[in-house]
Amino acid sequence: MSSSKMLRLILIQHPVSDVKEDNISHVLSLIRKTVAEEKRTSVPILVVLPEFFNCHKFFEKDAEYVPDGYTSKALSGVAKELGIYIIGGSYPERDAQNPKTLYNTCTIWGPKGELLGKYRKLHLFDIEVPGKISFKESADITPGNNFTIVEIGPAKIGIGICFDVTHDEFSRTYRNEGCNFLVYPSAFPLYTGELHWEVYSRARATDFQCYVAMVSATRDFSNSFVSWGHTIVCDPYGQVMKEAGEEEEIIKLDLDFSVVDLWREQLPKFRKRRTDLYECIAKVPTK
Ligand SMILES: O=C([O-])CC(=O)C(=O)O
Repeated sequence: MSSSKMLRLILIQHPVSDVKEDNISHVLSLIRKTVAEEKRTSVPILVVLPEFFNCHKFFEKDAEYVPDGYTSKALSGVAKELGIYIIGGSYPERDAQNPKTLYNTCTIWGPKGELLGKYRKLHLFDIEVPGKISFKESADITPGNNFTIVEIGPAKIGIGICFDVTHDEFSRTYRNEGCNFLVYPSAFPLYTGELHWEVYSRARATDFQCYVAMVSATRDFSNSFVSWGHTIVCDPYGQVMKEAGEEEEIIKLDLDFSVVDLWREQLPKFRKRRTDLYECIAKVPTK
């Protein structure tokens, strides 16, 4: 096992209250405490947070500019202080050119506190099942238009947010670009969580022979939006490596990316595609 193929992954499943500053300070203290327990080597440390990690899905009042807002500065600061990478879940971003336009945005930070990438959720979650669930993300949020790939040590990471995981062509695009890890900060409600959470994380890992992580907030019935919990990591064979419960929990794992290379050689499904018979898209992602 070569250390150049390794990544130390830390997924933070935490509660989200109504007070943004409290959420951020709690998350920062969890990051500091968890990273302090790590034995530091040359292996990069990547921390991943949930979708809407700093607020509930009340978009307007919590929206911020990126990278000049309060949350960006907090994430950048702690990444620099600890010399780690952070995939900063998501939070509502206010467009700098057009402040009425809001996005559901994931920011990615490097160990110098630098912004490595920004991803705006492409597929917005609208659902109407009478008597069960009613939610319309597209009422408040504008969809993004770009894919985002970041390279961290041996990991070539395709970023999506929550409902994006349900779109196979989306993840296929990242596979076409050579990604070996798909990361989806998420906030599934209980209804789709029960139906789809584990299925989609395993399906994406199986289809694309890559690691997959989906990170949720805790399940809290005192909130108006109740998240599924069950933060999960799957390996390139499609097996669940670790799954959290519903309370606050931190998952720590060492990912070995030589496993992806080996499995793709042993079962070369990507090379076996019948591109003569069906169309294979390959759009080049941009930041
Ligand atoms: O449940 C789903 O399929 C997706 C979802 O909650 C979201 O994107 O917010």
